[in-house]
Parts: sequence; C-alpha cells; structure tokens
Amino acid sequence: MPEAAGLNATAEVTPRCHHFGVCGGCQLQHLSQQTQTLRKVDAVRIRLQQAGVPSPTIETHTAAGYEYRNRIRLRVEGGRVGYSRFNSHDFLPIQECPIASPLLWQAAAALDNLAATTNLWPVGSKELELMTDGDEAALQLLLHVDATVVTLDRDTPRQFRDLCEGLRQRVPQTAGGGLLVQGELASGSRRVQERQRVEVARWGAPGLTFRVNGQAYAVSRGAFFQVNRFLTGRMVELVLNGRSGRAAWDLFAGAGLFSVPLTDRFDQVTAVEVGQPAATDLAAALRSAGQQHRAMAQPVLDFLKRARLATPPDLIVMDPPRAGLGGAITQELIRIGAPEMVYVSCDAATFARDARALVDSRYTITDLHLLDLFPQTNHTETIAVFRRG
Ligand SMILES: C[S@@+](CC[C@H](N)C(=O)[O-])C[C@H]1O[C@@H](n2cnc3c(N)ncnc32)[C@H](O)[C@@H]1O
Repeated sequence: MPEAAGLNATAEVTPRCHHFGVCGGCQLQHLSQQTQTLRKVDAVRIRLQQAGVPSPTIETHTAAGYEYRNRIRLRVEGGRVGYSRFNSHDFLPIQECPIASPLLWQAAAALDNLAATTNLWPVGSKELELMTDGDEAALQLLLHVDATVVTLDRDTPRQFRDLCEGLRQRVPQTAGGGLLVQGELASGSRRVQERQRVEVARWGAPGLTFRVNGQAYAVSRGAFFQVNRFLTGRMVELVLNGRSGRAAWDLFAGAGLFSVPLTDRFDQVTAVEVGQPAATDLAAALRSAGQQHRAMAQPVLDFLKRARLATPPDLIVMDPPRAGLGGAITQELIRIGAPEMVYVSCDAATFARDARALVDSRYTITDLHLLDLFPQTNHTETIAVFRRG
C-alpha cells in the first residue's frame, strides 16, 4: 500500500482482548489497523528525519491483525500462566491472548488447567515459550526454570516429561519440549554459569518445520524464526525481489530464512549466524543447497574483519537484533562497499542511526518498506534497500 493512502488517523475500534489496557503486551488494540500502520510510518519517518537521513516514500505491508504470532513467551507464577501488567513487572494471570495463533492459546489454557488440577509444573518454573509453525501442525514448548531457587534433582526431568505427556493428551499437536535451566544451580554436579541457558531435559521432536513460499525450513527448538506467520513470505519476497548474481552474504542469518532462497539466485551464498542452535540449522540447510554455499558460525564483526581482502559481494542482506548494526559493523560494511545492501530492521531508532552512517558514505536508500509484523503493539519492522553511488 502506498504511504498514508486513505488512512484515518483517528479511527478508534473496540479492543478484542479483555486484558487490553491492563496487560503490558499490546498498546494499540483501541486503534484500527490502518491507523496503527500510519502511526508506525510516522514513527519511522520521524526517526529518519531526526537523524538527517533522506527517505523515499514508505510502502506499507499488512496482514491480519490478530492470531498472527507463532511464538509466545508467558510467565509462570503460582501454577498460573500470564504476562506482566502494563508498565510494571507485576504478574498478570491471563485467560486469553488473541494476537497468538489459536493453537498456542489452546496449549497455554490446557497447561493452566492441568497445573491447577494436577500441579505438574516442575519446581522453579518461571517462563514458558510456546511455538508453532504457520499451519499450526505441530507445537513445541520450552520451559525455563530458575536455577537460583531450585535444586535440580532426578525428579525434575521426569516431572517435565509428565507435563509434556499431559499436554499432548489435551493438545495432540504437541510434538516436543525442552527444559531450560538459567543461572547457577543451587546444588548438583552440573554447574551452569550465570545467564547461560542449558537444556537439561527434552521430550519428543527437536524442532518444527516451517513452510514459507513453498520452501521448508527445519528450525530447532530455541532458534530464532520470524513471529508473524502471515507476513514472513512477504518479507522473503521483498528481500529477494528479482535479485541475482555471483555472490551474496546473509548476515544475522538465523536458520536461513533468506539464505536458502538466495542459493537459487546467487552462485555463492555466505551466511553468518553466531547463535546456537540456529547456526547448526543454517549449516545443514546450506549443505543441502550445495558445496559452493557456506555457513559461518561466528560473530558478524569477526566475519567482516576476516573478509577484508575478499571481492565485495553483489548483495549483502542484514537482519540484526534490535541493537542494530552498531558503529564497528557499519564501518566494516562501508569499507567493503557492496553495490547493494538490504537492511531488515526491527528497531526504528537503531536503523536510523546506522542509516545515517551509510548515507554519509556514498549509500542512498532507494526503497523503504514498513511491514506491520506486530499489530496491536508499537513495534515496527522495516526493510530498506541501500545502493552505493
Ligand atoms: C532478527 S534475527 C534474524 C534471523 C533471520 N534473518 C530470520 O529472518 O530468520 C537475528 C539473528 O542474528 C543472530 N545474531 C545476533 N547477534 C549476532 C552477531 N553478533 N553475529 C552473528 N549473528 C548474530 C541471532 O542469533 C539471530 O538469529
């Protein structure tokens, strides 16, 4: 949709979730989706203006505003599941989450109910992540246990597997689960460093298969995958957009959402991902695509420093976390000087900061897309094309 076409900035609607206004998850359910999109376009444009970055017209891309999330992360307290209250860390037990895929909410409600009747949560249960593929064919769960308060005894893995079995009886799509310990174990032989997460028990299948534009992606439990099941295909189309050539780099590649289809269009694709288990998924996906493609399990900055003497690729795709690229990576990219770069960003402020450094160094933004990947929330997602003059 072209920027601001037919949008009504004051359109108010009835929020669909009865927790809206109290729950910290959503901020915009009282506004029509068109109004939300217009606000996000404004937010991105203002960030770019403040940073002094000339911007083309912003094209918008939207899909259904509810039931879109294929992953939710819930808190577990007193045997209940919930989110945090608005602007606070206080626990809010919840009975619905209409932005989640219906299967995720079915599983959350079943666990809430199971726990209330059978007290199946392992001691120290703190956070629960539920994930499903775009078609809701399979469900994965990750349970985070706070190891600073729990003694991990022989019973904990068994308790966890009982929880998974109990869930599968109620939600047959339940395919696999992992129990993660975070922090330092209070006792036991296995020491876990502060903030490090270790999977201490597992049940069933190790991951999910996502299908995007006809391509299958094997994604291990715990690896990143895009959360909006209705717009992931559009993201891939915008990144590919008829591009082809000799060499492409995909930085911050995850399990290979962009790298895999790039292998059909570029002679040699090099994809960089540091996080496990995504780096392992990426390596397997690129191995199947052919020996000429490479997966590098290392930080992007290290890769770019080592690539100093290489011929610049025709295309660099980069999709960093919210912190953006930062000064060091941006300077390496400027020095490498690829003719075209596609920057996928989930944070307008860090995007504007990085864009400023690139436009100061011979790059121009030729296309800018806003995808409403996170309806009902303030989060923005953009895809920008930079060309070197
Ligand atoms: C926003 S996700 C994008 C993943 C992928 N492009 C996709 O769309 O599925 C960012 C990814 O960058 C990885 N990452 C974060 N910091 C990194 C770094 N310094 N070097 C390499 N990868 C990094 C994360 O593990 C994560 O998988």
